[in-house]
Formats: sequence, structure tokens, C-alpha cells
Amino acid sequence: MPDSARATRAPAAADAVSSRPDGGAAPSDAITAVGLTKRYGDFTAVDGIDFSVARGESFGLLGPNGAGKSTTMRMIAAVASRTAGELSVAGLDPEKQGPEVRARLGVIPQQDNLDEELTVRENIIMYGRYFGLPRRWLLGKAEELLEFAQLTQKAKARVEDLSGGMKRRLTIARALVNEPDVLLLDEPTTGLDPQARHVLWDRLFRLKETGTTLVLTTHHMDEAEQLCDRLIVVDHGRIMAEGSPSGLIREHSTREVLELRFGMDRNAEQAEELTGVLTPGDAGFDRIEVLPDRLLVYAERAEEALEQVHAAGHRPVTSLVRRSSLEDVFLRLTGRSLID
Ligand SMILES: Nc1ncnc2c1ncn2[C@@H]1O[C@H](COP(=O)(O)OP(=O)(O)OP(=O)(O)O)[C@@H](O)[C@H]1O
Repeated sequence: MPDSARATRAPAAADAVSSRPDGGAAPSDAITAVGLTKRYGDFTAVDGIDFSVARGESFGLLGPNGAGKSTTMRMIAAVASRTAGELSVAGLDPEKQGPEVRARLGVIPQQDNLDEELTVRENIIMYGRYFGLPRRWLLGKAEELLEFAQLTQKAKARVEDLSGGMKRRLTIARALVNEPDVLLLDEPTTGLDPQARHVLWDRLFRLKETGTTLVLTTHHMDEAEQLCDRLIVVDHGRIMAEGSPSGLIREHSTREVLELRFGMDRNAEQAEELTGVLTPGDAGFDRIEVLPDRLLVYAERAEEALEQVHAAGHRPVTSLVRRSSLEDVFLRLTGRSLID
């Protein structure tokens, strides 16, 4: 939340906070899930997952399409029921205390659901009215949020005239109108061009710095690396690993990766030959993964590995040395790529 926005608490939202049924001090965890499960008939979309999100933390669910990320978010947001397990959001049970939970959350769904008929400013004000916030207070709040979202110049524009990145920023501004404790973002930058993604990341980074708890889903490893203090890697409804981006990379991958291309049909055959060239002691070599278009040589010192490849007479068409990423962690854990 922008500092300026914090200075003027939402009056009606404050009432909602003081009417908390548990009445006690705010819990240290913003969200706690234990054995959280969601089944659709025979199909298990979320399979008994445990995690907690501390207040002020930026927490991610990283996984491919269909991993169960959105379903988990929908249970947190009190719009889908759970089949089994425990879930606590700001100390409340979303299933039993849906309206109270929703009053404490800002939700950014995968698809923008802005009111196309209204102007940018009106979108924020109307959304605030749903929370019962007074119109006069909302007029000032809308200006703060427009500034935060870098949309002041567009205040009177209609939503249909905005770019994709602007719409996304407006959706975030709108979700902040009730001064939520936790912001839920489902795939916040999917579909945006690189420049629009960076502008959005910058805004989210600002929110993170001012202490807003962020929970986001993504299948972009760079987004998770940029924004998350901690994340869970999910696949088929299960948690495969948990940790900080750098901790996960340290635990599950080598420091560096050598990417080699030998030409479409030769990669598998070359992988076998290179396994004979590179031994575990050499260059901190760990293993080779064969992808359809390239080989990934996992080694602590990839430049040294490349020297050894050359010294053994192998001539890749292209070679690239890079640091390991969360994509490599996912590949290691599941044998698959994050984006199929
Ligand atoms: N209402 C539903 N009825 C039946 N199956 C569903 C329903 N909603 C989701 N699923 C299934 O549950 C699984 C998890 O879906 P979910 O949307 O949570 O995945 P995701 O990780 O968020 O992926 P995406 O990024 O594609 O949304 C998918 O296989 C999906 O088809």
C-alpha cells in the first residue's frame, strides 16, 4: 500500500476490522493452510497442501498450468469451498467468515474484470462503494491510488481505451481501495509485453516495500525470482519444494548451466557422449538434461565444463553459460518444463 494511502485508513474497512469475531490480536501469519484439499468429483486439484504466509511477506505459488494454483487462491479468497483440511486467513476461516475475509483481501483475478463502461477513476470509486466506503473519502483515495498506479493522466479515460498493462495496474489500484491486509494476485503479468511487465513489477515491489502481504501465482520463473521472498513449487496439486528463490536454486540445482545446441537430431546422442567426457569431479558437473532443442549441462563452473567439451573434440553449434534459475529447479523436481 502506498504510504500516503496508509495515512488515511478507510473508515468502513476499519469498522469491519474492529468487528472481528475472534476479537483478539492479529495473528502473526496472514495465511495458514494445513492439509488443504480440493476435489472436483474424482479429480483432486489441490492435494493436501501445507503452507503459511507471514504478514508482510511476498509469497508465491509457482507451477505450470493446471497445478492447482488458482484453485488454492479461490479457497483463500472465500469464493471456493475446500473439500478437506484447515485454512485460516487473517485468523479467520474463509468458509465460515467469507464476508469478513473478503473485506480484508484485495483480489486481482487472472482475467481483468473492470467495468468497461466506466472511466478509470469511476472504476475505483464504484469498487469502494461495494465495500460501503463513503463517497467523499473515496474521492481522495482514488487520487492516491491513481497516482500509485501511474494512471493520473488517464483518470477520465474509459477502460476500453487503456493498454493491457494499464488495465492490470487499474485492477491492482482498485483492489487496494479497501486497504487490504493481503493482496492476492493470480498470474499478475501473464499476457503483458516485457515493458508492461517491468512497470507492474515495479509497482508490486513498491507495495512489498511498504509491508503489504503479497500472495501471487505464476508460471513465470523470472516473476517468482523478482517478487517472492519465499515460494512453493506446485505440480499436480502437490507441493514439490518450498523456500526462497535463491535457497531453492542452491538446494536443487548447480550454480551454473551450460546450454548446448548440436542440431535437432544429435542432442540425445551427444548427451551420452558428453556424459563420458564430463565426470562428477570436473567443473562441479552434476548431470545433463536433454530438451527437444538443446542440452542443459548442470555444473558449478559451466565455463570449465565448456572447455572440457571443446577439449574432447565436440563442436556445439551454439553454447551459452548462465546462472541456474527456478526453471531448472522445476525441471529437476518434475522432469518437465514450467511452460510446456
Ligand atoms: N470447476 C472445476 N471443475 C472441474 N475441474 C476443475 C475446476 N476448476 C479447476 N479444475 C481443474 O483443476 C486443476 C487445477 O486448476 P487450476 O486452475 O487451479 O490450475 P492453475 O495451476 O491455476 O493453472 P492455470 O494457470 O491454468 O489456471 C486443473 O486440472 C483444472 O482443469
